[in-house]
Amino acid sequence: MAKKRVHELAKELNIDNKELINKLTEMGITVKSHMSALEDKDVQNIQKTYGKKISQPAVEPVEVDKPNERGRGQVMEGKKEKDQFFRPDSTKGPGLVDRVPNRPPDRRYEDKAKPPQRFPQEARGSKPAPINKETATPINNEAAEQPTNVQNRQGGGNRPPRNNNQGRPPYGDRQGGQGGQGRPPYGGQGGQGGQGRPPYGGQGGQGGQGRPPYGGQGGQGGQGRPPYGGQGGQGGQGRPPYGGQGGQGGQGRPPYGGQGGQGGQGRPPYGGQGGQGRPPQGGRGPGGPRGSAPVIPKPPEQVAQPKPTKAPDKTKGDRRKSYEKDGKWADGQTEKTKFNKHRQPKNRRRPEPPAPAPVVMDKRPVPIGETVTVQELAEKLKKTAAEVIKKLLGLGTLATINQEVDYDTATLIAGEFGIETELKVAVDKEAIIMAEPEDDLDQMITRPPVVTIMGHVDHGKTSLLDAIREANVTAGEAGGITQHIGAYQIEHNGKKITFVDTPGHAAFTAMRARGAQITDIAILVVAADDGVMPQTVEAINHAKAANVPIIVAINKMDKPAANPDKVKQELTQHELVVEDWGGDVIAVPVSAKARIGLENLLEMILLVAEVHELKANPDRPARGTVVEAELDKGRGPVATVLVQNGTLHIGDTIVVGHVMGRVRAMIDDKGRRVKKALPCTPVEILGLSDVPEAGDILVAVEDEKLARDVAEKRQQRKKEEALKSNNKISLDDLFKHIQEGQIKELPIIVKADVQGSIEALGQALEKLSNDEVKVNMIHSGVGAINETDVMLASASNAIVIGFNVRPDNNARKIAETENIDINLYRVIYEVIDDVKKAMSGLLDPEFKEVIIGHVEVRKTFKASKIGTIAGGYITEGKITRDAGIRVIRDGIVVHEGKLDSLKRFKDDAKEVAQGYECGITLERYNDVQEGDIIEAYIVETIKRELK
Ligand SMILES: Nc1nc2c(ncn2[C@@H]2O[C@H](COP(=O)(O)OP(=O)(O)OP(=O)(O)O)[C@@H](O)[C@H]2O)c(=O)[nH]1
Repeated sequence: MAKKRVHELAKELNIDNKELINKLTEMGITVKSHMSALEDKDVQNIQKTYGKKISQPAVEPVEVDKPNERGRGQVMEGKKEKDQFFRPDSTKGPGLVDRVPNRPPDRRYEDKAKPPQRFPQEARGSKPAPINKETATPINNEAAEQPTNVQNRQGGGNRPPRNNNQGRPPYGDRQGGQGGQGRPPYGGQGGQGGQGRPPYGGQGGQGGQGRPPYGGQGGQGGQGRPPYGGQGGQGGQGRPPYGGQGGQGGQGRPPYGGQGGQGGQGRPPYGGQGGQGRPPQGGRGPGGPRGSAPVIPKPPEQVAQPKPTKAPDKTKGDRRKSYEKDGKWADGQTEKTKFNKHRQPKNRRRPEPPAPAPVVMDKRPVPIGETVTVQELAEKLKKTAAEVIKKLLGLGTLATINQEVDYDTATLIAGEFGIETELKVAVDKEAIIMAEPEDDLDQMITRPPVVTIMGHVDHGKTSLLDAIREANVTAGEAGGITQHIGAYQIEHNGKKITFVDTPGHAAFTAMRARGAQITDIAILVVAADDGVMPQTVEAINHAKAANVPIIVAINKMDKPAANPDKVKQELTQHELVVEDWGGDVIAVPVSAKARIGLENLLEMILLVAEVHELKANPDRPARGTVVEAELDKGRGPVATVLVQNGTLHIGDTIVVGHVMGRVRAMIDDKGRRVKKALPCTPVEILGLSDVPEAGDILVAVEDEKLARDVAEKRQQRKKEEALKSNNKISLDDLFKHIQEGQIKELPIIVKADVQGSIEALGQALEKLSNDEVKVNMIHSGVGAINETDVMLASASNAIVIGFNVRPDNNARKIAETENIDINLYRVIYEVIDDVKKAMSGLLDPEFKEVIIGHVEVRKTFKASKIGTIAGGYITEGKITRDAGIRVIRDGIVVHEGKLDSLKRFKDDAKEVAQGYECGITLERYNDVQEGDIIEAYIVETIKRELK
């Protein structure tokens, strides 16, 4: 005789399987499950124990469903009525689910024809389902394969169908559906875990993938039976600022509550929230990886969707209650629509249509800057630009390939492709190399002061500098011949002083201003016989602006007209009160010519330097300023640099403005080659790739690539700026301005021997601008005038100025053919005077030649009385009777003059248009030949604009 199984015995005894198993356990009989076979003696023992019960008929089936023996959370209103449907069906045989779940789905089947096969076969079958996982998985997959459900577009994301496989012994469904992928502002909600039976509850679904600002919410844990509650779902993966919320722990019985879901993966400032467990043991959901605040803020109000945060709080009882109350589901859907959405029995039989590929998140986030071009974004996402543009269109943004999108948009687009992003904070390489390292005070040494001499024209700046330098040389200082490199160092009483030798003309204000920036002390030269003059005041202002102490050198004291008191008095008007008069400004009477007071001046310089405790750290990479730069024919780009801090060595990689290089050689102010330059030493350096500009900062950089990157970036920026300015000065613009009688511009190209001259000229010429005519230096550079300069002048209708430079042969030829004026100067005043004249020329009536057409000479005829008649064809434009003409042979003008006659066949014509033939005779010119081009032009007069 076959052995009795637990469930058979339970049925026989009319008790619950569970109850029987408990009883068996109490009696020391170990059974694994309700399917376990029992020994005959055990059966008898049990039957004895339940002896009375055997004889009694099973009275109230409700006993079986005693609420207090079920999940506490399942107690709900209206339960008894529901149980009418849930009573055990004795006709179904052993092994059946003896109680269908506490939710109304069964009713929906009743509305229809209720074919028994509509229920999952396993749920009603005569055998216990051996592997619940197998039944659960396809449904879970189904849920996972529907991330693009229309609901995804809506707030609240997509909630996958509930798992119909409600728990069968021994296990509940292990896993709920996967949450749908949500769209802003919500992630999807995880599916609900299956309902479990002893010993395990189901596992909650995985939370949907969320978009900012919320991550998905984990699924609700399955409902468990003793001894374990279900496990909560995994929280959705969130985006900044919030991670997903972990699933809710399953509802358990003693001794264990359900295990909370795992918190969603969050971003700062909030991580995901862990799942919620049930007593007596709380949930164990871990929070997100970062952040702590477990609060998920309320969703924005404009999303009129069911609040996703409420969903997990709904118990099944709540739902049923809601359903029973008004015939609708809690989310407002009718029973029919709800079922139609989730149950598609026909589809089950049919082959599934190819589902869209599930969005798989790439685990490694793609680094994206604060802005990114569409092209770059496409490359980063490994998509085509067209795909990205299409997605952008989907977001309502019409973008071109080179258009920049911000990080948030890029993140949304990446999300569309299932790719995560992370904000890449752009590394400012320029800031890295320009950052001032903090100097260790112990390493600091006293450095020489850097002195700049400033003052009005002819007050004796150069003479004073020369006097100091010569005095130094004749004093037998080592080094011999001094070399003019824009700065030099002298030694006085064993202490060094560095002089920056900036030219004194007013036009060199810019250089002076820069000089003041690298200067520790400004020497203000004022001629004792002249007093404070406009440029003296300018110098005072520059020094004050640079916060540089001023020492006044009252020069030309040897002159009989010298009046130092007048100078001192005038200085007070500019807030410079000398010591004699109770102020703090040192004034030293000197004579550069007579070499008087020079020692005293140098001592004062050293005194002021001492007071200011000038220090530098020689043990760090060099930093300095370009004082002067030029292109030397033999040596290439040469820059005079004043090293201000650190030490510059031969072989150092340097960035100087937009130029990079490696120090190949260094020459000091005495013309000696040196291997290193200490702080405040002026040196000429060789090894640069281009000529830097005066005032550029030199930085020694250890990383050569970094140096190159920064230099390239600066070059690019320079080019862009040059392009911008060129755009402003196009021929069209100029012509338009002239035509409209608006502002006039005089574009100028300046080439000079040294950068300093260019700056000086630029400043001086700009000052000539007035309301009517604006001088615009569209291009400048160091070196000879070349072909490119002339072409630019031609294109921009500019004039070319060469200062101490000559045009090369090519440039000279092109200038001739292009009719470009090249003006060469050796004196700065002359440049300014000439430009003034040019500007006045603009005021005179101006004649402008306009070419109106070209005639190709195809045949020539000789007529004794008339001369040579040219039979021509108008290839371009037209020719008029009164036009001026040029005869061009092989690109060269062979004659310029007027028409004598213009005929069309035998008739005189006023004008002949393109595509027609004509006969032409020229005034006093008979040497027209076949193949010549006759260029016709008229001269237009442009009225003077200025009064
Ligand atoms: N008598 C006398 N003449 C001086 C003295 N210093 C300079 N000079 C003269 O003043 C004139 C101008 O001198 P510079 O040294 O060229 O003056 P600067 O200020 O450098 O002039 P710019 O470079 O044009 O600004 C020259 O003729 C000098 O000889 C001086 O101490 N005494």
